[in-house]
Amino acid sequence: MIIGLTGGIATGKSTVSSLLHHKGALIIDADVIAREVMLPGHPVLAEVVKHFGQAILLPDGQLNRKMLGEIIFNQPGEREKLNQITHPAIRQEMWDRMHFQSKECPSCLIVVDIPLLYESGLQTMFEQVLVVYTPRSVQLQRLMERNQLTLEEAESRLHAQMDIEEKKQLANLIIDNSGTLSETGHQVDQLWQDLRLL
Ligand SMILES: CC(C)(COP(=O)(O)OP(=O)(O)OC[C@H]1O[C@@H](n2cnc3c(N)ncnc32)[C@H](O)[C@@H]1O)[C@@H](O)C(=O)NCCC(=O)NCCS
Ligand SMILES: Nc1ncnc2c1ncn2[C@@H]1O[C@H](COP(=O)(O)OP(=O)(O)OP(=O)(O)O)[C@@H](O)[C@H]1O
Repeated sequence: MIIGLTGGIATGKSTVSSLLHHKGALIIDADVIAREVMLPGHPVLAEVVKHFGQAILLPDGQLNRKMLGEIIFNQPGEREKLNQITHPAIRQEMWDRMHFQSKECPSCLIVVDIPLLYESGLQTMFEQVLVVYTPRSVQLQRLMERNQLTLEEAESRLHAQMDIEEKKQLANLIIDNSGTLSETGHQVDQLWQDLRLL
């Protein structure tokens, strides 16, 4: 069985996928793939540099993620351009890994963590979509703390995505990660049992 996992920025997707991994699920993470295609030498990074200019690279040739983040989280047109360059390659790699993993282990639960699952219309690919939810206020607070952002910077990142309440409405399965990690852990235990029954 393959399920899609999503949520808003900093609502706890990695936290929940790590708990599911400990239960035995195989995880495919779109953010990890997105980092791989941005490594020096990858054709996707070359395309990004072609559009955003050499200034988007650090002196050692690595992508200046902070600079690119400041551009795309404040300029919707540039974000769209970056998505057009990066998303086809990320998606292809995701499908390849899903195909490979499901062949390797037909009885495994595969969880595909895709931050922009609904924004990209990928829900039709999955029988079940799990949304990791926190109210917007908790999301903002955790994002500001984790990334050392001002309220304004954090809000611009939230603004680049579908509202978390809307994602919650669309979900088949929900984990509410606004409480303690232990409370989230209990919900994951329950979810694991429910998925085994499915
Ligand atoms: C802009 C970049 C360099 C910023 O890097 P940074 O290290 O600060 O953030 P990181 O990659 O860890 O992403 C954190 C979160 O930001 C959000 N996010 C990232 N890219 C986007 C985007 N294009 N649109 C909306 N939200 C996004 C996601 O929720 C993601 O989980 C990086 O996010 C990137 O390369 N984005 C383009 C690829 C992409 O769309 N990735 C997300 C889904 S696969
Ligand atoms: N239940 C919780 N209680 C307190 N802090 C939490 C909880 N869950 C997650 N966090 C913290 O909130 C932050 C965001 O969590 P996490 O990185 O799992 O989110 P994410 O949705 O994967 O983020 P991103 O969209 O950037 O990939 C992290 O600093 C994490 O340690």
